[in-house]
Amino acid sequence: MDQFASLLAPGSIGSVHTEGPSNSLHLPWLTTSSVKQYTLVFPIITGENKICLGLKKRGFGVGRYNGFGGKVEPGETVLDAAKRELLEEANITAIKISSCGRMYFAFENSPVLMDVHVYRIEEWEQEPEETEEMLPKWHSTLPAAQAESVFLPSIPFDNMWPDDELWFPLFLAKKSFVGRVDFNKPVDGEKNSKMEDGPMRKWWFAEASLDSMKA
Ligand SMILES: Nc1[nH]c(=O)nc2c1ncn2[C@H]1C[C@H](O)[C@@H](COP(=O)(O)OP(=O)(O)OP(=O)(O)O)O1
Repeated sequence: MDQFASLLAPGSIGSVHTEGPSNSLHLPWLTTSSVKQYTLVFPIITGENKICLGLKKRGFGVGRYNGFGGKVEPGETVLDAAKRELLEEANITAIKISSCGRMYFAFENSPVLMDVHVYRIEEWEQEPEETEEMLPKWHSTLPAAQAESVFLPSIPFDNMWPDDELWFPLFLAKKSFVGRVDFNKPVDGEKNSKMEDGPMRKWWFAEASLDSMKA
């Protein structure tokens, strides 16, 4: 039995923001046998409508823009892992950091459910710097036409994980959110394809209090 069954039903937590695609709602969620904790942190300057995204230079999700984060190490709290990864990947030290989302990702043919804790930071020390793993770049949270006027690129959803476009509206509106995305394996015949290249099989995201998610 999937020990994460309570997360399988959209609407079990909070009010559903999006679920889909409509032609796959009947498909079962993927079954997983273990869960691994991850962090994902986004530096944001709210008053200036700016967000720092990092271009992943290696490993899982290479070539995509994302927040900064990674696996929680044994013996570490999730918050400590979030701060450590931020320092390792962007060379900044978090001062004001807050929890804002929890997302679960499953991949066809992988037994592991990724449990990703999402944070925003609004105060930090040092400026984001390129590291071995990430190339940080500031983006505007405004729509493209307005972003141009402040000489920043808008959020590059075409060059991010496909699910980001689904939950970013909640994240940018400072609403806490919970959700799950299952990915099918990559389409047959694609050369050198990796697990993370597969298309989204089904998903849901809800606006929800993270207190209901303490685990
Ligand atoms: N579908 C998805 N959408 C998204 O926005 N972020 C995702 C995602 N799937 C995974 N992530 C994030 C979570 C986490 O921050 C990161 C994956 O972590 P990594 O594999 O880079 O971990 P580590 O930095 O610990 O890895 P190594 O140092 O290479 O072992 O990708």
